[in-house]
Amino acid sequence: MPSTKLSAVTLPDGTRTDLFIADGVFVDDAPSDAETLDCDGLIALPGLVDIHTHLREPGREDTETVLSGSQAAARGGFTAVCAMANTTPVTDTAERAEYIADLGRRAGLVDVTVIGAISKGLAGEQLAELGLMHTSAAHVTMFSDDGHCLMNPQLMRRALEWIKPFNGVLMQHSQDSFLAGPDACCHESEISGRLGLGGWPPVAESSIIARDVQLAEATGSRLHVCHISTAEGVDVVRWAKARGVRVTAEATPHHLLLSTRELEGYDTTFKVNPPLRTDEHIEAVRQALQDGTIDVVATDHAPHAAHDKDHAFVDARPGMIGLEQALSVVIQTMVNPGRLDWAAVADKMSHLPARIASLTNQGRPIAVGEPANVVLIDPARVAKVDRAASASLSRNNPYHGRLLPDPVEATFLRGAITYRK
Ligand SMILES: NC(=O)N[C@@H](CC(=O)O)C(=O)O
Ligand SMILES: [Zn+2]
Ligand SMILES: [Zn+2]
Repeated sequence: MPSTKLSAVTLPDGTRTDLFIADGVFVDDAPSDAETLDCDGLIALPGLVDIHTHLREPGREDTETVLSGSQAAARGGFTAVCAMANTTPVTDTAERAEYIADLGRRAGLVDVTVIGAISKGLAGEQLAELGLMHTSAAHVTMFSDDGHCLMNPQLMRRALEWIKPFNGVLMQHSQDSFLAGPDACCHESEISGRLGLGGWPPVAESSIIARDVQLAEATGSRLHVCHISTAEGVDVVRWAKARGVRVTAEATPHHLLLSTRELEGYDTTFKVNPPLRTDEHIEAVRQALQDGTIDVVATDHAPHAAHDKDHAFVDARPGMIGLEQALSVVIQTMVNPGRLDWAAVADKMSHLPARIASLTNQGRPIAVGEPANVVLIDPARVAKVDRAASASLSRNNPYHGRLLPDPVEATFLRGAITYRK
């Protein structure tokens, strides 16, 4: 195991210090054989944790594998990702969950936590093996039918009751499938009319969140709202938190930066669920992330093959990749304008996501005795994003050609370098 000295590095609270890593943890003195990295001007953040990642293995290894997704994650500064259940086959049994956990361990670049499906086959009819997935070697605590909204309120209620004894969490894709049906692909507004695209109204999100926070309150169980995108949705979460409901919410990088205007050219790279919204909604999401109503940033990294995007807008697959530029976008939209400091970034991209995912060895403070999961960043560097330079197997990168912060210098998982610029 290599020993490392990170000299003159800046911690999230602004203090400058030397950090020493040996045997995968932070120690209080340099081993004599330590490799020294000059970290003058660099900030050390705790390894980032993504609670919403689509890795596509098994089933669509042409678009991403656990290994390629792990490589993209390490390049983005992540030391842990949570793999969504909408693979082929769906992750709805203990065996399938263990299989993906195993692939993650073999890749060895980030800790891969498995999210189990709530319903069998994501069909929304019968509960998946929630208890067996939890007691399996994969230790599943997070469950989601993401890609689909779990519409049946009775099934939602039963699932909340099932997972409560082990402090599990249901992650809902909040999209009423009647209010925003199969043709909904553009924020419902003047622009959806002008472009002739099916409207996806904010109430399709907020009405499901309202129902679900009431079910979470009634059961005393935990709800997590995926990729919140509307001012109305944020208002409901704020109300629920004030009542003491056990609800958390995530914002994606793309909903923090990109707007409905991107759809003007009908480029299907920008088709995503929920859709890109208008400036008022973007501001509501930024404000909510700043004030804690939205707890965390999660990427919703959703790789797709070119031939699944190369269709009329309404027929193209929704989703965009995001692991490699997540921190870039947070710096651009939240840190540079003075809305979040580095300690808050560490909270929203490491400490709190780890807590939501019940990870005990991730999202820890940078301190002696703690696992050396850390990302070194240069907050001032910028670069033009090139989708061809990605470690992901897919090229549906919505930031291609944009000048963005390019912060990640190196990522360490338990003291081992998983990415170095
Ligand atoms: N966000 C998306 O538009 N797509 C996701 C599914 C999802 O997150 O709902 C995908 O799996 O491609
Ligand atoms: Zn979703
Ligand atoms: Zn998703």
